[in-house]
Amino acid sequence: MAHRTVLADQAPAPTGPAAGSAPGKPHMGTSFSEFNTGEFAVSPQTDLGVLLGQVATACKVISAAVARGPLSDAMGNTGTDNIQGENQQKLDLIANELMIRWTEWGGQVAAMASEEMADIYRIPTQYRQGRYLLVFDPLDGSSNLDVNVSVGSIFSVLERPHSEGEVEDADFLQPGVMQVAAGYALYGPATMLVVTTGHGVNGFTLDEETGEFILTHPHLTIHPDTREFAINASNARMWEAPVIRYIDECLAGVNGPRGEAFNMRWVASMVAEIHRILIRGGVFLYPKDNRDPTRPGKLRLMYEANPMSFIVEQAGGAASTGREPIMQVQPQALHQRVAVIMGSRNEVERLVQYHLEAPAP
Ligand SMILES: O=P(O)(O)OC[C@H]1O[C@](O)(COP(=O)(O)O)[C@@H](O)[C@@H]1O
Ligand SMILES: [Mg+2]
Ligand SMILES: [Mg+2]
Repeated sequence: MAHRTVLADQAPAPTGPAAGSAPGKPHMGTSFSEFNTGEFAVSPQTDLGVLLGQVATACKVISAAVARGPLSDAMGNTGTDNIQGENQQKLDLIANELMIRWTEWGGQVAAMASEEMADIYRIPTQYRQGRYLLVFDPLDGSSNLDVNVSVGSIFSVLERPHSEGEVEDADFLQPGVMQVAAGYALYGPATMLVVTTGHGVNGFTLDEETGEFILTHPHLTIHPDTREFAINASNARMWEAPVIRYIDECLAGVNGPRGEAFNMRWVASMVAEIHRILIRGGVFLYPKDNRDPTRPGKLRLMYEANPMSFIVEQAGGAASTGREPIMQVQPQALHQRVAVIMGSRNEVERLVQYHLEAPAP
């Protein structure tokens, strides 16, 4: 299938539950619990509503732990590495524990996978085994914790492919189009929760007084055009030709082939970058580079790229590896990495076109 075709027809054509349909428009001020119950009142997925409510609670507790960080003994790293060989911050592990504790007992989940756990976590037998698999990045952007810059949590929900027997790693290896829900929490000046279940994207702000997430950003959509890109330019010497061409053209500004000035942002927290893009447009890149030819990118497919792609596409944007839609990638391993280009549709299409035009690497 020609990649270009998928991106060109404005209606991304995932084949799984991520296709979605559109119930009534939620209104400002609705609490997440009310929205959630309303969204799932009639659908057979009431369990999903309950699970998303538990994930929302876990994010509230993680938000409090992050905010209390310097006041508690939770700052700094543990001295241990995760399966990616990255230093684990204390709060990475605290957030991982909190996400498990607040979602394992409700009977909606059968197993979980996380950036901070090498293996899958099967729900202890004293709890009811649910129909969903929860995949998450407990703390995204954790290199920013010590410097008090926004961080977040990212989550993705899949259906368990079979109800009998033990859950295996392979049960998680479903392409992004099979997600039934995805979202992130952003722990910034305000704590926010942004969620999709295939019916568009809605943003909620935590009201610290009531402890409720309140709908403040209904039906988020990404402008198809933008003049703002986000990439870690310190990796420029290692980028592939299509990305070098694209960024050079942006940097050339009004006298360059684009004839327009571009702005750049890099927070080093994917959650903060994607949130900015949902609010004011933009394109986010963590592309493949030749630092390690065996490594297709830095970010992880299952708990960073897929959930963010679901959100971006549901908001009218696009998400690609440069060579194929991210949500069509067939996962081979829980912690596999992938090249990421996502955001305003017309810029992502341009980058895909540059990949098509470039001589094979
Ligand atoms: O430090 P770099 O190379 O700029 O990478 C920043 C990227 O790495 C991440 O921090 C990786 O996420 P984790 O913090 O969850 O490991 C992304 O949030 C961010 O986009
Ligand atoms: Mg991350
Ligand atoms: Mg993380």
